Amino acid sequence: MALLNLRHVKKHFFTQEHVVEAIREINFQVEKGEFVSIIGPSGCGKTTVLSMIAGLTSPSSGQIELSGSRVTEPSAEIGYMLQQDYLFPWLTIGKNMTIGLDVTKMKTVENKEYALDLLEQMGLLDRVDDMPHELSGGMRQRVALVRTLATKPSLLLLDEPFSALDFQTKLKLEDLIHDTLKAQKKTTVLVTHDIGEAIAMSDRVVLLGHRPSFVQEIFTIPNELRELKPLQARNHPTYQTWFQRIWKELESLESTS
Ligand SMILES: Nc1ncnc2c1ncn2[C@@H]1O[C@H](COP(=O)(O)OP(=O)(O)OP(=O)(O)O)[C@@H](O)[C@H]1O
Repeated sequence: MALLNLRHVKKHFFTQEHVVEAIREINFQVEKGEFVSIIGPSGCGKTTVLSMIAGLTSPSSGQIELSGSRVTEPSAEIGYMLQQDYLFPWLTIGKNMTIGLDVTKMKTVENKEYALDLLEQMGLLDRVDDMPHELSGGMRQRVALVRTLATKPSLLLLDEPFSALDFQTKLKLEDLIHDTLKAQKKTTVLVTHDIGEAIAMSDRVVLLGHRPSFVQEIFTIPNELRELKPLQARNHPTYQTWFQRIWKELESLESTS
């Protein structure tokens, strides 16, 4: 059984004047341990899909299931990380990283040690007593990831987590996060505008059509790229072929919108 299952998911937004049909119908599954990216034209509904998976907003119809149970509200089972780090400026890195453990009443000695281990993996153990403003954007995103993983969610949702960073920091972070998530066999869904990032980090890439969106195509990334770190994958000859293929598909969607 797939860990995550989206079946006949539709979404309308009701504003005071009109109804916006955001998602016509979406069906896809994510297997345990898989890394799946969602890409598509601007405004096609990528964030809406992620918010529904997170239980922050409900589908108008259809079902989203995690481990066979219907997702109806946010839970510690699902970690959600955004473009902005949302670290609390008045709390130290150590306090920020365990805030999820506090809120979910999971702050055991073992879980605190696990969070510290993660912080060490992110190369930031010596910054545990620093305040967020003392860290760079890339460091802050690493802390945000530690905070998200600290509650040991079975599913990790990433919404453009690297898009506010400079290109070099983004590439380094892609490698670090890819390695961390692979080592933990963490099931992940990433929303990104960056086709290259999707190819370099994912097992599969879901391409959504323009609003009201639907699954246009699902690409399975070949093993020769999946076995590599994202930066190495970006330099592999096969990468360019896949980039062109997905780019053309996205271009054809943009031209019909
Ligand atoms: N709360 C809301 N009320 C009304 N319309 C909404 C609401 N949230 C999203 N929409 C509309 O639904 C569509 C999908 O929005 P969404 O943010 O999910 O797209 P996206 O693919 O993530 O966009 P982008 O690529 O620009 O980040 C857009 O047309 C948006 O205007």
